[in-house]
Amino acid sequence: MSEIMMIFEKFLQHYRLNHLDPQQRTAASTTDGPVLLLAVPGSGKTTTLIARLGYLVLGCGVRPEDILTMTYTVAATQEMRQRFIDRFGKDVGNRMEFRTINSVCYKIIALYGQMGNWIPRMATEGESDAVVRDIYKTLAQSYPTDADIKTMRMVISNIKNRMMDKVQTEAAGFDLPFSAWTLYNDYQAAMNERQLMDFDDQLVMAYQILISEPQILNAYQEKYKHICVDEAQDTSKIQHEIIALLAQKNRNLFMVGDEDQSIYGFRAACPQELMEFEKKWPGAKILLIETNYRSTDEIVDASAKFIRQNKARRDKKMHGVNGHGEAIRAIPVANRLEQYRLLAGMGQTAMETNSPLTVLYRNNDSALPVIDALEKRGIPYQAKGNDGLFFKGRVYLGVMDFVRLALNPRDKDAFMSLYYKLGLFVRRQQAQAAVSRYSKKPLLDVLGEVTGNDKCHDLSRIFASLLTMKAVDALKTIRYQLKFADYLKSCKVGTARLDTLEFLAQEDASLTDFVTHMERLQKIIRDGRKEPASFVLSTIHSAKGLEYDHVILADVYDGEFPVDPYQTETPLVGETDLEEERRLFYVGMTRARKTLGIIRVAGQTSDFADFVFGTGNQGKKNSQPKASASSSKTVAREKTQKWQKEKSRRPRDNDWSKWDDALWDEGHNNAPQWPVRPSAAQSSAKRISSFSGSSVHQVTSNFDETVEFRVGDKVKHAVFGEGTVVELMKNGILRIRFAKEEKKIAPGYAVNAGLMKKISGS
Ligand SMILES: Nc1ncnc2c1ncn2[C@@H]1O[C@H](COP(=O)(O)OP(=O)(O)OP(=O)(O)O)[C@@H](O)[C@H]1O
Repeated sequence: MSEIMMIFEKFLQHYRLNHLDPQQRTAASTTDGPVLLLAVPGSGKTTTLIARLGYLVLGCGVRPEDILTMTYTVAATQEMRQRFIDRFGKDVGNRMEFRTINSVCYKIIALYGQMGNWIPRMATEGESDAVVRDIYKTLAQSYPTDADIKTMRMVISNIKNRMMDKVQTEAAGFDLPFSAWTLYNDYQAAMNERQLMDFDDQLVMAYQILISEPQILNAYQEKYKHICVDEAQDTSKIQHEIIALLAQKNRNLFMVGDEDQSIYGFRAACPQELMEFEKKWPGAKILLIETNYRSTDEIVDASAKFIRQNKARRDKKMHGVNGHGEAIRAIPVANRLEQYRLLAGMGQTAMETNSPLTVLYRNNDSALPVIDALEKRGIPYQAKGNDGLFFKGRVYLGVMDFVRLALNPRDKDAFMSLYYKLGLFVRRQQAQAAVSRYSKKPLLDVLGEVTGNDKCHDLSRIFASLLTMKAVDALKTIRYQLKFADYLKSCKVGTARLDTLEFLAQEDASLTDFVTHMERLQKIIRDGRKEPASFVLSTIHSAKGLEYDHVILADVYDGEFPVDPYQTETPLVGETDLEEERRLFYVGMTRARKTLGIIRVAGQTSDFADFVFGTGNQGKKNSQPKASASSSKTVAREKTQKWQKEKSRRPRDNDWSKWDDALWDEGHNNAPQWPVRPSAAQSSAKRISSFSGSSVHQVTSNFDETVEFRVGDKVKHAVFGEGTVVELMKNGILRIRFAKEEKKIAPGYAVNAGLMKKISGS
């Protein structure tokens, strides 16, 4: 055994880490150079990462202050620090930096600010929302729902995080009623005007500082001799670029992740970086930890087989240590709504027997009917991650417009939101004329008088009849007779939420009861039920990193999971493809320790469930008859192919060659810009060069003098001597040829720090 390995073994013994398996040991003892550690679910990646951090300090003598560990959320950084302290003590733990990448960016920006540069203020969520709301009103000529605002914010965030330019943004095919590039530009202009930046601008600004201010980059490269990144599969393109800049000098970069568990494509996660790690970091080591300490062999084997269908991944041999358990169960139900009844019943049993059960699903909508039933029966439960968007989307708000007009036939707002959805072919001026005419009659009747269209009176009578019906019948009338379903179809919005609403309305005697019921449910969702309970309802996203003894996967059928992006109202942004859907299902499966059940809805095809039951260990116990399973599989495949064909308009996770190489090759030129100070007159602060991409780069000096740089200008630099400007790069950087070498110089910093001056030129 080498001396180094003897030290490592002693370290393990001393800190009670003897249980580390051989792959974990290799990872924990690989301390130098670029390393990518791929960790299957339940493989003890946090244990390994913490062991390695401890070994760096206590075995290799690295100063704790020289190590930066980044992870995804503030909660995760706190948990990691605590686990480090629990094992290695406070003295060392409190000297280590555990940060989110945004907090690292904040530090970089703060240093830049301390050097006398102007920095925009962080916008509140409300301020950013207000900016996109105004843009939507201008571009779409209508009012956005909260779901629209969320979608627009996600699109803008994607553009920045993926470092997309105009061509890439337009090719991405974001689902918006107007150009995503226009939205992005208008947003940045409005934020500039208000001197604000958002969370993603923090990344953009830090990135720009690192590439344009060599002193700052150097300071952080000197400071952080070792960089560790957890949950690397969730890191975005721009975050990877920032990490690469910080780690460039020492090359001691340790990234831990699993491309198979990358489920944040909609937030611009970039798992392809893990696939191309060696390309970016020549000589890098790729290590694996493949033992799953969490689940039974049945769950480990079935999930490993399932994820092997994906192409954009590295092969891993995940294996378990817990031995055999129960077979994965197919739970048959007659229809989707029957499923919710069954789940509520399971919640009751979980309470009565005090036995834990967790239900996981793709979309928050799945939980609503179950929560509703549990609340009615007073059964305790814990709900995680419900964003309440159901109540903010077009389907719910649209139905409520119908209900409002039925309850008050003279409700102007409801009428103006509805008149064009009723198939009456009336113009806005006519609707407005009806609203302004003095009359006590229902607005639809007035519209009939204004337009001479008798259909208006017929509709008015149908609206009046809604009040005499049970709520569920009224909702069906809105859907079919008042043709709301047709309207939604024409807008390419799915109608599944109408089914959910009808299910929720079943026990409501009237529309008035229904309204009160929905308000109560909305409040319950908003407040959340977070106290621990045996019965847990959670989206798979919210269950990431967690584990449960008994798990049921709900709403697993084609169109819902994998989602059909053209049949859902859920905002879908960016990379949502079948491989990402499979990863999400895989994350769901691997949350289970002891048992896993998958609900099979009769009459619905499910490629995912078919795969698990048809070719997994439990193939013979498939709940579907063979013939129907294979025919439904064909349908599912056709559906998926159709979907994939349509989706090919968007960038896909495994379609990386298209734009990432170009981005990397073009380097920094495509980088988005952070808000620049609107005008020098508004502040006496210094600023770095203007990033206009024009034939001149301007710099405002400490003394508020404007210095202009053009190609051909001669400069004198304190370190590099005399040189000639040979290129004005888009991001404000000058490429200058000095006697010995060419350099990229940020003129703002160089001029203001007294390092460089212009000696001749126009
Ligand atoms: N070598 C090992 N031998 C036995 N149990 C282990 C080993 N490594 C990890 N475990 C156990 O596996 C479980 C998960 O470990 P840990 O908390 O470190 O992983 P994680 O990072 O939270 O999870 P994941 O691997 O899913 O990302 C823990 O209960 C831990 O004790």
